[in-house]
Amino acid sequence: MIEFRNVSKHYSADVTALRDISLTVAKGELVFLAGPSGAGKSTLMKMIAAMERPSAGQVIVNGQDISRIKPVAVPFLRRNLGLIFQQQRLLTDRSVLANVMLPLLVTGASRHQAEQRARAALDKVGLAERAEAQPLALSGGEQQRVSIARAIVNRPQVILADEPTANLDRASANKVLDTLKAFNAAGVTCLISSHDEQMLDAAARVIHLHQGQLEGAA
Ligand SMILES: Nc1ncnc2c1ncn2[C@@H]1O[C@H](COP(=O)(O)OP(=O)(O)OP(=O)(O)O)[C@@H](O)[C@H]1O
Repeated sequence: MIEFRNVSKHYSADVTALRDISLTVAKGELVFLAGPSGAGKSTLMKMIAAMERPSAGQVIVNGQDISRIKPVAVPFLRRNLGLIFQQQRLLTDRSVLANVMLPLLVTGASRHQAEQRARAALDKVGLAERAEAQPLALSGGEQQRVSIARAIVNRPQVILADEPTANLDRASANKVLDTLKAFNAAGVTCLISSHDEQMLDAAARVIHLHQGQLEGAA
């Protein structure tokens, strides 16, 4: 489903974020991407969503080589991906429900349909009761679960979650991870990054990145 073939990324002559990465993530897998700050986790995730291009090598998503994807094809690629990135914060000037409806409205759903599906997504992350709340009235963990609802509302095949538990206390972090795992159990491929070794699930596959390189076999 996701394959990296000898992928390197140089942001500049002296900044190499990834070096010769080869790995495969199968459909339905739950994979943790671990490594200290600066190891290249975000860069690796961004490449799957064509937010960054490899300097060398190929990135294959769903059989398509996206290393040189045309800009016009990027929205089609992203339609199959649920993205939970730190840069994509919730909009604080509208309700939780409106935030989750947004991806549906931009892809042409009617308001009625968008609202129904957004409410169902909020129900899945355990926040049906908070639909009318403003995002800032929610705890950090709840806000992160709203981000998950927004990411899955288009029913993506893959969830990419970059540090979804950063800045959360252990109990909230576990709840966020449990929510992601529930989607994985329902068949969604999940790639979750964390610099916090304690957040890694002993039962799941863990890929360790260090200074842009894989540690051990992937
Ligand atoms: N847009 C960019 N331009 C230049 N350098 C970048 C850019 N993005 C990342 N880098 C550099 O690439 C390296 C890897 O960064 P990346 O964000 O992928 O690591 P990370 O493991 O996700 O770290 P963090 O957990 O701190 O986000 C770092 O040295 C970083 O400074």
